[in-house]
Amino acid sequence: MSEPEELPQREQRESTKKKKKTKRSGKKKKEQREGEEQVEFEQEVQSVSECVVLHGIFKLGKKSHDVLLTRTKLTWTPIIPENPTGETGVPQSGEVLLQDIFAVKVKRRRAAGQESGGPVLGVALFWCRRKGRRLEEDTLHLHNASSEHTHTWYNTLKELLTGFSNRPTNLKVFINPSSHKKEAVHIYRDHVAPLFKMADIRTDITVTERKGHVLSVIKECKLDEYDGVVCVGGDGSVAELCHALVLRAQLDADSPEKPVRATLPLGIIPAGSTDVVSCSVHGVRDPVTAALHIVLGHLQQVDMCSFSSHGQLVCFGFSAMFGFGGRSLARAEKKRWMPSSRRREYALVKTLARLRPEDCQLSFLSARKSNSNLFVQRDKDQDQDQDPKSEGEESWVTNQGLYLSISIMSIPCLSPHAPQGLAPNTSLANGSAALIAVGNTSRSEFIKHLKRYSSSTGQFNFSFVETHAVSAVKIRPCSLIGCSEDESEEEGDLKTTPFIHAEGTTFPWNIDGELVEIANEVLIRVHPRLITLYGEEVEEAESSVSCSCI
Ligand SMILES: Nc1ncnc2c1ncn2[C@@H]1O[C@H](COP(=O)(O)OP(=O)(O)OP(=O)(O)O)[C@@H](O)[C@H]1O
Repeated sequence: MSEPEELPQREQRESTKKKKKTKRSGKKKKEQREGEEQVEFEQEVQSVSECVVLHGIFKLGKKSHDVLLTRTKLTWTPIIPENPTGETGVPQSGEVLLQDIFAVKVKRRRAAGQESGGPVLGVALFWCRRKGRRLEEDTLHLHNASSEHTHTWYNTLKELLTGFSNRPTNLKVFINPSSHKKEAVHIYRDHVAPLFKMADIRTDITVTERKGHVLSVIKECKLDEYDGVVCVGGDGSVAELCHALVLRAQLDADSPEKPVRATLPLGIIPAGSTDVVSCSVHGVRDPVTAALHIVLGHLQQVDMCSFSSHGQLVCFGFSAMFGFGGRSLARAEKKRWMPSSRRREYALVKTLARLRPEDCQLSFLSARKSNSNLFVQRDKDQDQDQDPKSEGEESWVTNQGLYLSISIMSIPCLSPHAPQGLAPNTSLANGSAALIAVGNTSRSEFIKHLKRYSSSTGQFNFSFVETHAVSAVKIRPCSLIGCSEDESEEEGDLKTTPFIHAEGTTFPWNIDGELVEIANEVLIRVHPRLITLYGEEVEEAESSVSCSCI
């Protein structure tokens, strides 16, 4: 290109550049202005919410205090009389946030047996104090004998508390009386019902009579009468209720194929033996903490999986284990007569003693880039075996081989045994699940891998363990005609001999702690934020136990 021609082009380019620069700086200024306006608006909102709504004098304990109520908190400062010596102590003031107050009552002096009336003493505020991951109930007594003063404060506080729209006023409660040590009814009656009553929550209770009872009630009941559902039980009961809520949403939306987000949030009062779902949203296995999360309306969206086989939905749930986890549960179920903790230890030890890999085809769809770097890198040798296939826009990765255990978990599965969870690198609502595939190895190496879950470090740093963030998984066990699993006590060379199955035999799966026998390929899909649970995301569970059996 000749020079005279190039010049006007260069000028044009430069003028375009200048225009872009001016446009960019204009855009920057606009953004800055908008940012400043946003800050001003937030400050205004803050100052409105910090405006004093009420100011009064109450006795806290024996001392008179200045009490201030704003839209967000209540603060108190002792009134210190003037000292002739001029010395003043440091006033012990305090505050409680309104978001932590779950009930307010008028206090009255009553004789024993008197049910109503009586002179006014003041107001009592019931609030929730945090101790680590635990929530505990506390009470603040504000004494003032003036009925008018007390009622003004009571009515104002009540009105402010109605502003927390996530708090339930009407709950459907399911209690599984057979969970774990059969204590669910007592746990509800002793620890939960009093808190619900205090918070003026109405409840409609069903004590379940059998497996499947929850589903039949949920299918029929008028859900729009409730603000939420509560499950008092173990992981099996929780999964059954979540499954029922999603199915009901699907039915209501007339969506036979596609899972539909459950309309009501679910609160979980732990009464099972491990309670990993409850632990994953509370950080502790504590009925009071669980009940306070419900009462205060702390909501957390949570991913779920659908499990299907041959195009038929098996169930919705949070976690599944194939191989070691499934076989161990199947063994435990055969010893139902044993106490549950002994049963589990027995099954674990026995399954370890007879450890054998499963021969199967494992396929998975990686979660989108944003979620996929959550895990440690795969072993390079294993990567070479991968065979990416296309299925529409989805690109499946398939491996065929021997696996000791395959787990798929859409939540971290925290428990006191594994404080950072069985799947520490996934979170409650990241739209993906953790796939943890443990290839064939020696028993001692496998035990080393299992043991590291309790210390939460390095459980995936083995060449035989691969982990991925996935949006779907397919597991197809290989059936070989002729033999079935040898249940004899003979060990032989178990560690290299895979389970050999007759065509049509079923495979034990551990889905949310429940034994499910499935004969064919299982397809697991992750459904982001399919359910809302009462609770919050927690990093680590309180750990109080250690497993002594391995
Ligand atoms: N009255 C009942 N009798 C027997 N089983 C019941 C009853 N009510 C519910 N079930 C079923 O019991 C199964 C297990 O319940 P759940 O998970 O609460 O107890 P668990 O197995 O002892 O606890 P975990 O799963 O923590 O070990 C669920 O699938 C549930 O459907």
